Amino acid sequence: MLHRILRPALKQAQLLSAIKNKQPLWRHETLVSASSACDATIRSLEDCLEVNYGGAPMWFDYVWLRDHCRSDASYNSSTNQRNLDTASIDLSIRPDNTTVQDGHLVLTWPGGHVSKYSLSWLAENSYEKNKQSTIQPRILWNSDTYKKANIPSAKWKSFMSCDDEVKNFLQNYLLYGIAFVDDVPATVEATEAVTQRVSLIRETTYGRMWCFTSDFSRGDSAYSQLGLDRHTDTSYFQEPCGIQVFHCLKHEGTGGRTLLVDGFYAAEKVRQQSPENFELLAKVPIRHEYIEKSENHRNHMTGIGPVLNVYPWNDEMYLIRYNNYDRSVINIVPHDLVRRWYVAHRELTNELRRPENELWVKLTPGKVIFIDNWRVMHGRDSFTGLRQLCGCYLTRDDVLSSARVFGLQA
Ligand SMILES: C[N+](C)(C)CCCC[C@H](N)C(=O)O
Ligand SMILES: O=C(O)CCC(=O)C(=O)O
Ligand SMILES: [Fe+2]
Repeated sequence: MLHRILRPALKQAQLLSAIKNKQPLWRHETLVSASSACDATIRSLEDCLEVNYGGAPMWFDYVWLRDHCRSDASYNSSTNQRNLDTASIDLSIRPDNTTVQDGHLVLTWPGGHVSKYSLSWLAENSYEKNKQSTIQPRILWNSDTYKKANIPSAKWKSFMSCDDEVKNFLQNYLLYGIAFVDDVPATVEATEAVTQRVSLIRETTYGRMWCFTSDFSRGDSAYSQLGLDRHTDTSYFQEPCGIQVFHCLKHEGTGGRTLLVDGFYAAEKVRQQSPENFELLAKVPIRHEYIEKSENHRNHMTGIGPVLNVYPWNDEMYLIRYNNYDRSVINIVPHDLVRRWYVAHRELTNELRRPENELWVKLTPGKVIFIDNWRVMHGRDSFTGLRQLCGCYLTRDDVLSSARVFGLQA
């Protein structure tokens, strides 16, 4: 057996950037032992196990392996819950014996506990397999590319009776951030029934299922005939509503078309043109606020976060919080940064306002739209006459859960 010195290839501060840039975090200097099987080769290195399977090496940390033991004592395979107390694992643990048998890696730990992992499960869950993948695959669009994609709307009858129709609908929704169901009876009840095929409804201060018209029943400008610039809703919640559903039950008048803009498409343009502006929008905290003091409603909501929210490990965008109406006082940002933030915000706004990025649709009775409120902005033309919209917000986790149940990546 050879001795090996493990040296960190990187300083602690460089770890995160290495994760982002997919660099190896450690250097493996010498081989400790090797064994082989028909379908896999394994090498026990000082700090991790190297598994060569399916043509490429994968590296598994020993504590990770013990923690992910799939035996009944360590893990409940019907609920996917861990039985093992991770804090009981010796952080310098190493297996006494490692072999490959019948497509499984078999490890015997000090004390005699045996862990078995199928090689395909290991490959599926290796860092090497997953490091390039995005959490949520998407197709970013502008008006032209969305129209050219010719995405069919789901149809009420099959949507209510056929799971495949819901699955296709959800796949489109995940990829584009918008999806339609047509031929829905123009009632609140039918709209509710449609949403319940995919999710739970998120009750908010606006109610569960809401129905609104330009009657100023609430202070918000949505309850008027005014045009509304593109925005995301409930930016003043710490967790903005995941999905917005609209169904126009009636409109006797002119105007009132719905505007849709893919916020991620615009933000990616900013990222390409001026990474420093993208970074400001992703870091500077902005508060949004909603205050209502009427006889029937007393609310004071706030949510703080950057306009662009990205996962820190891969810079993938997952939430855009953009609502110029509901943006609150900026008072926790120094003045020089404020100026730079306004420049960045202007660039994003210019991208969001490019006519070629605007998808206009006239919502008519029967057409229900689902909008990813973490990604796609909505707005509307001013209008005349009686216009009645109903809809609701959905809980994001439940929509995504439905999608996963259908086998979709969400
Ligand atoms: C959809 N519904 C009419 C119920 C509420 C409208 C909320 C509008 C608010 N300015 C926001 O952007 O969150
Ligand atoms: O009236 C509309 O079409 C949409 C208004 C709006 O932005 C909202 O209700 O969130
Ligand atoms: Fe809105």
